[in-house]
Amino acid sequence: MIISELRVTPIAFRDPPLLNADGVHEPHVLRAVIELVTDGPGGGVTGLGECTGHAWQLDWLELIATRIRGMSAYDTGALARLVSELLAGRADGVDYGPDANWRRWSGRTPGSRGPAPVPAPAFDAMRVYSAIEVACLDAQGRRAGVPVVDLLGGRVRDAVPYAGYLFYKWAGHPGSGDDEWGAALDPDGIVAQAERMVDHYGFRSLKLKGGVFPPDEEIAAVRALRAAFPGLPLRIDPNAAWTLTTALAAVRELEGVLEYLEDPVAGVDDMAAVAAATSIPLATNMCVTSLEGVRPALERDAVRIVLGDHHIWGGLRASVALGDVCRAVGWGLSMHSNSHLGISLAAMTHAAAATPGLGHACDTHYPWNAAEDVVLPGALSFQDGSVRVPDGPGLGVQLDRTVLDRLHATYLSLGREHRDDKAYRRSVTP
Ligand SMILES: O=C([O-])C(=O)C[C@H](O)[C@@H](O)C(=O)[O-]
Ligand SMILES: [Mg+2]
Repeated sequence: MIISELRVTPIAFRDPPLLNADGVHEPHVLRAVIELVTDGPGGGVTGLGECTGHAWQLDWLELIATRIRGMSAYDTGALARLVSELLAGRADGVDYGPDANWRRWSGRTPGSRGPAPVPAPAFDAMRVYSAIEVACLDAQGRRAGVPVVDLLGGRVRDAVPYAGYLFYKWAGHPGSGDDEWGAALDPDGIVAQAERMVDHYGFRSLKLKGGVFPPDEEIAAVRALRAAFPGLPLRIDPNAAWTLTTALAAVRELEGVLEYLEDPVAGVDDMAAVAAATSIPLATNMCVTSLEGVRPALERDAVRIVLGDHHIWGGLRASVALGDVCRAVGWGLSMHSNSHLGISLAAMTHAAAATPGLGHACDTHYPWNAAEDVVLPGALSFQDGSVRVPDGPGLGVQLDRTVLDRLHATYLSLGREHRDDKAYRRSVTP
């Protein structure tokens, strides 16, 4: 399986005005679809991947695309080394060429998107490598005729439980009328949203994205959820928007109500101070985001649960390995998500199905974005809040090229390069 091409297609798909501690989701999510084309005896196969469509990530992927031809799609170790060397700026004679990439995609003039990418830290390398690793594993699975979960050690579960991901939201994007979900700006609105999520998808856990309103209002929403769904595990995630004082007051109110509290405050020291003051387990996708972060958090007893995410932790194999790390240090494991489509949902599901220690329902933004999926319908569906591991070889999903082309055209029409929830919020409420 010799790699002949790495195709990166930036796309943009519709997103409702979901509020968070930064601001509000813009009308479109920027993302990218990766196609790893391979040659081999009897014909090649193409593996799929999906990642964020931030300009910096596209630039790096395009750079790697120029270096990856002729390598083996089985040799993910060599591909990982190539990515880290290129991102660390150690490769000689590299033409970073971001303007060239942007011109090709958009017809824009050079210099319109700022300076060339600077050498990136290991954290970025993990993100870039992850998209390639998923595509390699998809190609390997397609070639061998086995699902990706089998390449990750085999399944420990046939279906992966996901949590209903609740957001405060406006009724619609300004100037566009109300969307199908309507407004959720108070406890009643959040409960109504949860009812709809549970009715449609059967979720058996719920997570509220907090950090939007004064904490008392968000605690009232959690209490309203508790009353409306007495048997369902609940979480709230203010994305470290609370001060230590606020968080210490909040945990007194939330004691006995939550499955876990996600990132109430920023940094290991403040997380440790909150953890010491409550019996509510603290979870994080902000204070432990790589293996280097495990030791400091462990030494301070700052967290009890880590939310992995293959897009951030360096791929599917690294995600399964994170389960072993968590078991070794006595932490629980859950899964983080960001706005995504079906290629990512399939990848998340294969990884979760192969990870024994994953003891909490995974996050997913999929219900918010499923209407414009780039994969053909049929392979992915929710039953009782869980997604069955797709049966087909590889990730088990097929690209819908018509939708891909349409979403790529949308991307080009926007002229946007980054996600900026804060600027969008300020453009509406200065
Ligand atoms: O668990 C988390 O921190 C997230 O899901 C981060 C996301 O960016 C979320 O805040 C969002 O979509 O606004
Ligand atoms: Mg979080």
